[in-house]
Amino acid sequence: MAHLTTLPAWHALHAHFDAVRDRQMRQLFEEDPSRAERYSLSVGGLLLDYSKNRVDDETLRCLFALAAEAGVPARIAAMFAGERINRTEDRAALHVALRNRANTPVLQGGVDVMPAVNAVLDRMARFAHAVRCGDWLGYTGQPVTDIVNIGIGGSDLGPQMVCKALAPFGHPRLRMHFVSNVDGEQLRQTLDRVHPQSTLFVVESKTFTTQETLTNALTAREWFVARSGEPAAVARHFVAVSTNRQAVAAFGIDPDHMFEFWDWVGGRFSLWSAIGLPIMLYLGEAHFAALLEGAHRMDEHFRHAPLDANMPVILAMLGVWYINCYGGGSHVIAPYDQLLERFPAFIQQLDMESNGKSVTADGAPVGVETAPIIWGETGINGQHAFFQLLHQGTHISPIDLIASLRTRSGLAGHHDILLANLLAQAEAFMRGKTEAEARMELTAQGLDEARVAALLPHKVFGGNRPSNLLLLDALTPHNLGSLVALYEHKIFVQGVVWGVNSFDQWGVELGKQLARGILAELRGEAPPGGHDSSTARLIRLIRRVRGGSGA
Ligand SMILES: O=P(O)(O)OC[C@H]1O[C@](O)(CO)[C@@H](O)[C@@H]1O
Repeated sequence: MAHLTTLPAWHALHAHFDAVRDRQMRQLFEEDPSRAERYSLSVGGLLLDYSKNRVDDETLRCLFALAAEAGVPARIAAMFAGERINRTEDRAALHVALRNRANTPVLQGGVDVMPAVNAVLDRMARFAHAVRCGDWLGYTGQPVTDIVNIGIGGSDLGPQMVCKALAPFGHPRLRMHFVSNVDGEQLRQTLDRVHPQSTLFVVESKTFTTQETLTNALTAREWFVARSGEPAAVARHFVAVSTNRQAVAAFGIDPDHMFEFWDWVGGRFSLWSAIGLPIMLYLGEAHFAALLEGAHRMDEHFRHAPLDANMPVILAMLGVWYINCYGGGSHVIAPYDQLLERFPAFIQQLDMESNGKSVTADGAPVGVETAPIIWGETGINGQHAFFQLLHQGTHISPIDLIASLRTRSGLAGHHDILLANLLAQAEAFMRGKTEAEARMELTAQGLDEARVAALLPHKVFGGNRPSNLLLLDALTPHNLGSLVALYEHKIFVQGVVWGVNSFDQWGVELGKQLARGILAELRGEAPPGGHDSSTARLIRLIRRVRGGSGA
């Protein structure tokens, strides 16, 4: 594939950018009364309004031409066809097969994966049903009341985000807990809240080699055996989700109590697989199926819609516009929905672990900016914390404002306030406040001219700050499935444009490798060596304070 910067569409885009970079969105809205209608799109229960971006028809034409020249349609087809597009790991990226509700064959090495996908879904459903209806009993004959998920990264963030988002659909007897941090504080606090006789531990790890997860799982098992006095009961209280059957058996969980998935499912794309077991336990089979169906709805749209009417492609190319033309290296995720509290953290891993790369899939320097820094918080809390920077700071940071049109809280008055704030922020980001408008306001307050002049620079809002509005009919399993798939595909498209492999994550390895050596040194099992003077000094300090015991 030709390097991005050699493509004619790349040059056309930058030539266009030079001509329009200072265009004001206010003016674009004034010039075109149909702008909001033309720059909006619905897929199932999701509406995207992208009219408050610094783009016009020509910008979009240039962006879609770039997507076409970068080979986006062919790469979409390759992903759905199960080609080994994750080249550095020599694997397919087939999370779309996990929610292929049409059940059409998806081939891997000549074998259709769908029978295996469906078989695992069936096993998950049988197990979830037994736990939910109280047939699955603990060692004293009690039904499960607490489920503790032990996993990290993709084996934590997806299930946790979905369980929190869809809590109104959760089983009333089940309390969900998520332990990811190897800091013993999180596990200790969780174990303090649960009882061994009615707790089910779900140990989730694609590789089953992740130090944090295995450490937490071992400690949980020790706690369980010490409290219950029933080592044999581990089988009824611990299940595993992994691709690594041998490691699960070596850990001491019966492979009969393991739910499997496959190396062609990336960790951050895995909530649709058996990694979604906590979701199915909490929400039940039908809601889990609706989640998959919502994702499948977005998959079908992504696969078949033309580039210029394709929601993930539109979001991706708007991102490329800001990152590669305006140099905006940050992107905010702001859900106006308490239930989506963990959504920014989930998208952070999805995006930054996928596209935080500086070489192309061929190993050549990528030469352009890639993944933005993803950050965020529930929108309404963000307003009272960091929105100051978004409105008047020196960075340009596009923001996705996400909300549901209907609430389940039963407090409609609260929801009105939430939505009013959402719309107000989007309008404020776009319009800003001119000097003339600010002057008029200050004068109307009866301030003298000296005070007006002193305050004026602080009261002006430059505006012209981009936002996307994503509105869900309601936060249902189906719509959440569509929303997550939307971001997965957006990120994939950006990866294709930049020429990076969105499905590997070699950048996490160096720290893990060094930590193994340092751990042995901290515990006094190996002499400190080969470090820079700062690291060596700190190892000595920690050993001195803790007596070199690791205690
Ligand atoms: O599911 P596993 O194998 O324990 O990995 C957990 C997470 O760790 C990572 O490999 C990063 O270290 C993520 O990609 C992954 O989601």
